[in-house]
Amino acid sequence: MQSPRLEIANIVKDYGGRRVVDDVSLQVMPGQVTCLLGPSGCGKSTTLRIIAGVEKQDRGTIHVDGKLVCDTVFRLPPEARSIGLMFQDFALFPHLTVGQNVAFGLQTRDAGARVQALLDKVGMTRHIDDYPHQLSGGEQQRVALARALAPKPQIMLMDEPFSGLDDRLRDDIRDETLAVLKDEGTAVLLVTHEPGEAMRMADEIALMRDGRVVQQGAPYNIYNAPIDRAAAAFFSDINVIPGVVQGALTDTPFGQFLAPGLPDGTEVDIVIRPQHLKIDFDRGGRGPKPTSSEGTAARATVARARFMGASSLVEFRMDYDGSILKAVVPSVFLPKPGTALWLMIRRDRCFVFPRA
Ligand SMILES: Nc1ncnc2c1ncn2[C@@H]1O[C@H](COP(=O)(O)OP(=O)(O)OP(=O)(O)O)[C@@H](O)[C@H]1O
Repeated sequence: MQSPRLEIANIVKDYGGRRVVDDVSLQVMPGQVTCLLGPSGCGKSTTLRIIAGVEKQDRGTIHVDGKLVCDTVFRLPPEARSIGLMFQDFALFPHLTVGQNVAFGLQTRDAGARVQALLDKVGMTRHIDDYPHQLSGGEQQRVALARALAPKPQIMLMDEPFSGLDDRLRDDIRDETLAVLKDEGTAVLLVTHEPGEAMRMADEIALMRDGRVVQQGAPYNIYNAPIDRAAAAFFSDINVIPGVVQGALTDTPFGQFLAPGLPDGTEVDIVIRPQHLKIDFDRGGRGPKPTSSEGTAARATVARARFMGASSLVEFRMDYDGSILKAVVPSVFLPKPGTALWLMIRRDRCFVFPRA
């Protein structure tokens, strides 16, 4: 079993009597990318600044490769932590060339070779003698990555590093950055408020809310087994069917759902992602209730259909109770309002949460 490269335990930070980081514990394994994901103001950047050493925690410990970096008594200064930093407003030194920027923190005799190798990796070799103002935003970002990696940090902390880039460029730079980081074997802690970015970059996601890590796991698990309604809603639009538990079951348009362990009378939300509602195209809403491996069925009529580009969003009015459920269908599917169809849902794709 590998030991974590970075381990933070029970970190607490208050500002003016308000708890901003509330007992946060995290591990990042060597060569892995962990994303600290959460809405604005939830304490992500503060956590990162504490790890970097530019902010002091009120409680908790930080270890790198098993060695204590800081607790509330002992503190290694930021420059002694073997931690690289990359922030959105990274500033390259304007009076230094690309090559000099990357070499800046290097005192070794083979600095030239290291600079060359890194510029190769980020595809910026031909710009080695250019100055930052001669580069595009994406090119500057590549140089900033090379500069941060030059001293071979054991850990890279990145705070919304791609948010200054436009959409198309951002996807490319993300993928390239990930490839370089993996190649270097660096452990990465990346802060972002964008679920899409976290899903794309992370081996592990730590979902943060109000200063706490509320759920941690691989992107697939966090997406498919969210801990509560808010965690589900953070990753996609959701449908919510309200229900009340009776005999460990609750009624829905799709029949009864299990609500294990919840006492009678508990109000619950049944959460369904729109992409998990399947349409039974074959039957066109006719005939008796279909039974299939696709799950359980309910009949509905189309209320509205909109083309979204890669997919279509269809709103259905459920025969059962007149409620509206949204389905996302790949490609083009734009049935007329009033069209009757059978909808299918797999029970294991639905989440039942007690109402908050
Ligand atoms: N130096 C400070 N003094 C007082 N309050 C602060 C300080 N730094 C941050 N805060 C507060 O702590 C809370 C968490 O801030 P933080 O920057 O860690 O959040 P975040 O999740 O990174 O948000 P964002 O994505 O907007 O940067 C915010 O309410 C912020 O106003």
